[in-house]
Amino acid sequence: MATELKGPGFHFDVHTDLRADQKAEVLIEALPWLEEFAGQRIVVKYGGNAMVDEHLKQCFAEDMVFLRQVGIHPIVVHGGGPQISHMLKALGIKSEFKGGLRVTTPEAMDVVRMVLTGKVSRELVGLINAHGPLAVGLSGEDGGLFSATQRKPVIDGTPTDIGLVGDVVSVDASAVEDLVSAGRIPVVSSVAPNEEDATEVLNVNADSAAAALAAAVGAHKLVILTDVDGLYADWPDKNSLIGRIGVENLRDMLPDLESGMRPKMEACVRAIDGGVPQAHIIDGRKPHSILNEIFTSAGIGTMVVPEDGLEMRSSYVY
Ligand SMILES: Nc1ncnc2c1ncn2[C@@H]1O[C@H](COP(=O)(O)OP(=O)(O)O)[C@@H](O)[C@H]1O
Ligand SMILES: CC(=O)N[C@@H](CCC(=O)OP(=O)(O)O)C(=O)O
Repeated sequence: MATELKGPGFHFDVHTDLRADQKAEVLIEALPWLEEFAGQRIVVKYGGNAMVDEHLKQCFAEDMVFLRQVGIHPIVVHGGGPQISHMLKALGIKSEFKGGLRVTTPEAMDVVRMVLTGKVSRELVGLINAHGPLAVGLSGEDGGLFSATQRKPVIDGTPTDIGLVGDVVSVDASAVEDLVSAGRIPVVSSVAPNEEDATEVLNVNADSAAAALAAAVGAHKLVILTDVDGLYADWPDKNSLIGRIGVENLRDMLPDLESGMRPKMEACVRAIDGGVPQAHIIDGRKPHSILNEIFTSAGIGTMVVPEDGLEMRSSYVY
């Protein structure tokens, strides 16, 4: 049975059958992680498919505020793929994906920018700021944060033009650094000016934007919240969930990954190559999944690390 506890700015579901000593054990298990992560930056990518209901979004906001209040610096990069698709459909604009990326016409780009910066970002900022004036929304256009070049993914062996889709090629993180230094939580939307013509805006996959930002700010971790438990070696076999994978092992797997997971895992590779020590894929549909990942010894989901190796989640204890 679960009870709702309300505290200043928070509410938690507490299982009444958890004894006092067990509750203390949970808190104590978090101690080494609180020590390790104090003062560190953690980039959290919140995918559109994990924003499935209001309660989950509130839990996510609580988690960001929790991290901030225990001295960690969360930096949020959000997606919004399903929300963009919904709006494009409502407006009668055709939308398709190639190689996991949205084919983006100039007309679709206006909608992408409007939904990400005008809807999804506003909503997350509002949910975090229900706890205090912490979150500030910005897009890759603000303060020269991102600069991108047009991306032509290789599909069936051929580089393919998919319109106004970009890849982040440089990051000027000073706007994000200013916010972090002021104790704020940056909430970043993944649109970026074209480096060849800054008046043109490109649609950037949010996973890859998060990876570029994690590397640029020297994040201790990149955590990607999605709608599956992690990376499956043999998708959709549910017994094939990977617990830990080395970046080279993952690089070998990339060509065989299906769209959706492919940009996510490419992002993890990019983050590790950029010096981020760990990248995680976790299930954002489970309330407070990020706290379970950061503050428990077993963690959850799939962890990508620089060292070689592959361990399944079922046999994995660390
Ligand atoms: N090997 C795999 N392991 C896990 N999920 C996979 C795999 N291959 C494809 N998928 C699919 O990728 C999806 C996640 O990608 P996507 O829908 O783009 O998420 P998001 O909106 O969080 O960015 C999963 O729901 C799953 O259907
Ligand atoms: C180029 C490209 O595909 N951009 C994505 C940007 C949003 C995103 O990445 O959202 P999720 O994280 O929810 O998938 C799109 O248009 O859907």
